Amino acid sequence: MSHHSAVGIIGCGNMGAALTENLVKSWGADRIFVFDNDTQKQNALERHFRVRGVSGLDDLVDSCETIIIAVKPQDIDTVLDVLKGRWDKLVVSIAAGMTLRYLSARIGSRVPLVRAMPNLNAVVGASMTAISCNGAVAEPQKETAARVFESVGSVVFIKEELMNAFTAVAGSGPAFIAYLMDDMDSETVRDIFVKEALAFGFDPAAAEFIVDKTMAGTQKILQNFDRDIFIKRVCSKGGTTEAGMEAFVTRHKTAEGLSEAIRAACRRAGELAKI
Ligand SMILES: NC(=O)C1=CN([C@@H]2O[C@H](COP(=O)(O)OP(=O)(O)OC[C@H]3O[C@@H](n4cnc5c(N)ncnc54)[C@H](OP(=O)(O)O)[C@@H]3O)[C@@H](O)[C@H]2O)C=CC1
Ligand SMILES: O=C(O)[C@@H]1CCC=N1
Repeated sequence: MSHHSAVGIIGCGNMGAALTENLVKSWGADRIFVFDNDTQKQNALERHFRVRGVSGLDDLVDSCETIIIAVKPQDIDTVLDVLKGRWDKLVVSIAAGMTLRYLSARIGSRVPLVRAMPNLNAVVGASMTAISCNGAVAEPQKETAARVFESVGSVVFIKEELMNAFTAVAGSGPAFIAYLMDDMDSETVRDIFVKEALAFGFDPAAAEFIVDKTMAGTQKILQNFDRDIFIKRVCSKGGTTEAGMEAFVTRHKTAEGLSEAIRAACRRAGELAKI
């Protein structure tokens, strides 16, 4: 029997599946519950990783102490409705752009709420994840959130105002790194990412840590993963990475193109907050 509390993952798409695939190793399959509207995606995770499937959102919420929302920002409201007033739970949203303020307003400010941004390198235990919490999150719950994401890689706590920037650099960043891998040397790529992270307001130590972990994780996953499929999976439909990748269409694989990709991804995160 695992000593971990039960974690429920809502949404078994690119990121929900990536989290499940590696979290299962340290957390224990019997403590992970999954739900997706698309039963095929949910069933695939149940089959491959022996995690527990449930038949609806209410079932998942009742079965778990910690609930990770891994649906697209555009789909989040239905999920938030089920979590309204559930101050007995720890709610973790990984949706790009969705602010603690918005989420708290929908589910109630007393509900312990974490905004987190992992990346797809979680599949190989090499995610770089940032975490921000609302005022209702108690110290042990912060530790739980950190342990969940430490199970799939590295974790930093950041101020929420840096979350959209983090999303561009570390959430979408793996797609940009993969896209440029064969055409730009990695020192140049690193320098541009660090420069943009500093411009967003990260201090130098944090900027370098986040960029180095993101680059190392992407290099690790690409050893055994098709590059184009990987890029596609980082690109959530209508999300920050898609917006960033568009920059390369006009600016091509240049330093200027990468800077603009990172900035466009950050801008898109800001737009998603208003959907
Ligand atoms: N992809 C990535 O690298 C990263 C993504 N994220 C964030 O993770 C979230 C998910 O992104 P991603 O995995 O790419 O998206 P996907 O579309 O691949 O996965 C989301 C899944 O959630 C399902 N879904 C939609 N509504 C519900 C609902 N009410 N209940 C249960 N399941 C539902 C979707 O089904 P259907 O397709 O039928 O709508 C889909 O299977 C986004 O908010 C994104 O910002 C964060 C970090 C990195
Ligand atoms: O493209 C997106 O919107 C998500 C968030 C970060 C990576 N993928």
